[in-house]
Amino acid sequence: MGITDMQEAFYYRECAAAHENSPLGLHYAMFLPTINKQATPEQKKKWLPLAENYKMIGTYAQTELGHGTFIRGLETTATYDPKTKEFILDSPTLTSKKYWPGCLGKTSNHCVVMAQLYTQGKSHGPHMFMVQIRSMEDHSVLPGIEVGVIGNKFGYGTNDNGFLSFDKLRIPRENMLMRYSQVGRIPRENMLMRYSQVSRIPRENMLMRYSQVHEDGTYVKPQNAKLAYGSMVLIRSSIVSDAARGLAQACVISIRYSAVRRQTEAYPGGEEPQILDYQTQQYRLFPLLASAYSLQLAGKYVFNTYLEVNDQIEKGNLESMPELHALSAGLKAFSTYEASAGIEVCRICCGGHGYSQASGLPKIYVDVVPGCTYEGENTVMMLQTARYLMKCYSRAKQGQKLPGFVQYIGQNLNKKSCMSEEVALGCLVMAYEHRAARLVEAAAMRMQSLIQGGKKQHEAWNGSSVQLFWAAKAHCHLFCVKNFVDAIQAKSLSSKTVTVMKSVCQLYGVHGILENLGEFMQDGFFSGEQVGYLQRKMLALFENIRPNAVALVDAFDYPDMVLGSCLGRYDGQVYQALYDYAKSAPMNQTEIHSTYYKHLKPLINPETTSDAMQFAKL
Ligand SMILES: CCCCCCCC/C=C\CCCCCCCCCCCCCC(=O)SCCNC(=O)CCNC(=O)[C@H](O)C(C)(C)COP(=O)(O)OP(=O)(O)OC[C@H]1O[C@@H](n2cnc3c(N)ncnc32)[C@H](O)[C@@H]1OP(=O)(O)O
Ligand SMILES: Cc1cc2nc3c(=O)[nH]c(=O)nc-3n(C[C@H](O)[C@H](O)[C@H](O)COP(=O)(O)OP(=O)(O)OC[C@H]3O[C@@H](n4cnc5c(N)ncnc54)[C@H](O)[C@@H]3O)c2cc1C
Repeated sequence: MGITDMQEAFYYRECAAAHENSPLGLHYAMFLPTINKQATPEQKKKWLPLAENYKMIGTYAQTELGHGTFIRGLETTATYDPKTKEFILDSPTLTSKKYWPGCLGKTSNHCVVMAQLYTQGKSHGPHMFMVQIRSMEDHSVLPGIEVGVIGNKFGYGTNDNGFLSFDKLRIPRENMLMRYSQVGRIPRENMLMRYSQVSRIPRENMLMRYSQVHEDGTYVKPQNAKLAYGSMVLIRSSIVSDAARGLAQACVISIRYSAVRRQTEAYPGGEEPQILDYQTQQYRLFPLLASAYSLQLAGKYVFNTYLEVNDQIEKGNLESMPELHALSAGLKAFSTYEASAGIEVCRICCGGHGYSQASGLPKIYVDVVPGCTYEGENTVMMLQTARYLMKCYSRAKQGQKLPGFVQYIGQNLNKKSCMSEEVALGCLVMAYEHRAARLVEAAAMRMQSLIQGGKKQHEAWNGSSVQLFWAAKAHCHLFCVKNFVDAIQAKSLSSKTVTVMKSVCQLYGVHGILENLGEFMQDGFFSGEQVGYLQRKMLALFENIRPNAVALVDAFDYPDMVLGSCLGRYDGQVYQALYDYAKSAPMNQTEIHSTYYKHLKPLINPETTSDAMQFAKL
């Protein structure tokens, strides 16, 4: 293929088999990046050529039957044996069996395994280990390993999500992924002195800034234990664009179809209008179109932020790690929630044909919706963002300067909205900043009052977690609105394109307020009159966007082969395509289906059943 950029490669493969989660998806999305980001140079030199040339095919095996969210609660163990310089991997309980990893059941011959590291009788928490699970000669399962598929799922039929357990499997010490971030630059002379006193690890390892389990079992911990979570942050940062892609494609299908479909005479004897002319159809679809554009911009921002921060981390600067975690966790949750709900609305807007696989919509839905669960269950991810926002709130109250996208926290909440009939973009951003700042403060106040009332920290946290969730969601929503507005304002407003996009951006902001009105009006920030401005503006924007709606979805430029939809075809020949699809159905290849003779004929013509039964036995 010759494509070196992994995101580009991912989307190129997607074109070949759109929304058919590849049986090698985890090899690309997590196994290769984990080796790239978590292995030492020596380990990369050994494993990358094999993995990049499909000799090693792998997955990311972290989740277990009993734990997915709580990584520190994982039960798989890796115990170091200094006598043999090996780790002993074990699945001590039923609930410790790895369960869910993609490409695991039948495809992979290796996996990176997250296991609790034990050395010298002490636990050091979750660490990653390279484990071969099948022979590279004949793909047979290796001794000490049980592996298989988990069975049918809601979707993802093309991916052999599997289970995996270990029975005191021994792996070499060198199979622990020992590159986190810097353990700190130990001067060469100290390293030589330090390591030669402690162990005889190969010299080439001594110049590494890595956490190590030395040959005698001494553990050198990394600068930050969460660096082991780096592959998840990478995929979370990538999922935002993936969710945006799914929503955008659903918008292409449903809006193109709504321009072709005519239904119900507008007045007695009149012609049937395009269903896209129904205001209720516009009310359901146009805000989703705006959301698709907004999430695409947010996806670009968060992935670029990942690349920048990851570069800093690899240079030893972990300063922006908490911010990246909060941003990627929150936006991953926000985008997959929005996209999943939006794709379902697009399907419903296509009536009966939307329920057919011929529409392409069910396949998009079952490909996007697990994103609400994998790579961090969405509610848990939102609460991680909330955890960061609470820290920002207390820093703001101490007068500390906050980083860019949280500077709104701690602002004066006594002001009122500047909203006028014009509905300026700046007033929209101010409204979202006020809402998020107010919800962050409300959650913090709730926590404080519970603690002052005698609750322990963890009790106060759980007792405030609904408000913490609201605050995190409002924070992510603000981010998407402001990021969209910044993109519009960065362009000159002279060109027609940007003027049209300004309407789309305005609709995204206005609709978001009207759909969450309570949170914007609770403290009187908006007057009733100003809400009226917003309602009228939304309806006006529908009319404004209608003439460009099809052009706005064409602009996503998804070819028919990627959409895989009879409804969203560029040429609009929906009905012929649906009929051809039906005719091609396997069951239509014979006039009478074979099951007639066995199941129906005995009911309809019992007298002639005998010869029918003969036939059925053929
Ligand atoms: C160079 C570029 C290469 C590009 C390569 C791209 C490849 C792919 C390209 C494109 C892809 C496109 C789209 C992809 C489509 C999707 C395909 C994927 C298919 C399916 C994959 C699914 C795989 C999985 O599901 S893997 C398993 C995922 N599991 C999880 O996510 C578990 C979630 N749980 C957790 O993360 C943690 O348990 C937790 C965070 C919930 C809690 O952790 P904890 O208990 O240890 O922490 P605390 O809550 O106590 O907090 C402590 C402290 O740590 C901070 N923290 C936590 N996590 C992180 C982190 N990740 N990073 C930084 N900091 C972190 C937390 O903030 C706290 O800090 P304090 O300061 O507050 O104490
Ligand atoms: C399609 C698919 C592919 C996957 N691929 C992989 C893979 O390749 N590798 C891999 O390792 N894993 C994979 N997973 C597993 C996935 O990462 C986990 O399912 C996910 O991390 C959620 O964990 P869980 O299933 O244990 O859910 P749980 O954590 O049990 O969540 C259940 C409920 O409990 C709530 N909850 C849990 N903890 C908290 C908390 N602290 N506070 C508030 N509420 C909480 C959640 O919000 C949720 O509503 C995949 C899953 C799916 C669906």
